[in-house]
Amino acid sequence: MTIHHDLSPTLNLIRLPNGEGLDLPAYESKGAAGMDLRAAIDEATPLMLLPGKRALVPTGFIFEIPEHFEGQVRPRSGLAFKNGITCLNSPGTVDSDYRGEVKVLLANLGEEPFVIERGMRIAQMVIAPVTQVRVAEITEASETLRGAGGFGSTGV
Ligand SMILES: O=c1ccn([C@H]2C[C@H](O)[C@@H](COP(=O)(O)OP(=O)(O)OP(=O)(O)O)O2)c(=O)[nH]1
Ligand SMILES: [Mg+2]
Repeated sequence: MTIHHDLSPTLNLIRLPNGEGLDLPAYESKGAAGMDLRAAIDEATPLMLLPGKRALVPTGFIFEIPEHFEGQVRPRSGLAFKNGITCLNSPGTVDSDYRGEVKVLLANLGEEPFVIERGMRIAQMVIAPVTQVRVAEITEASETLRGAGGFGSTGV
């Protein structure tokens, strides 16, 4: 499913040779936050991810993330729930100036081996706005009610 809003920024994609024939990353429902990413691995060589192991899985595309945005690579909840498959670095960060192939760092936290086939939807990418701040070093932090309380200081 393709969704366009007049005000949506454009995401330019470059298809790499290993992405030949794959569906473009797409929003799978009208209100989907993320576009699903597919495994651009060799058709003849499915990837067997053993329990406790990780693999960097190519998507077959270079993403030209618009300036002032990032791409967040996130797990699919179905794969996580059913098979224990997650993104080890979740959410993965794709910078707007990155011009390499987007890859998904999958990890198998389940108890069974998981086989990844070419074209399988392995993760999703959310395009989110980013604010870069100016960094200033100061000598005293402003006072607040919370102060230094954290990590459960307000109770359960
Ligand atoms: O799930 C991910 C995470 C990152 N990247 C690519 C795009 C991103 O712009 C680049 C660097 O990612 P990050 O900054 O998280 O990694 P790093 O270890 O800090 O590497 P670098 O020193 O290249 O910034 O790697 C992916 O393709 N998939
Ligand atoms: Mg970095």
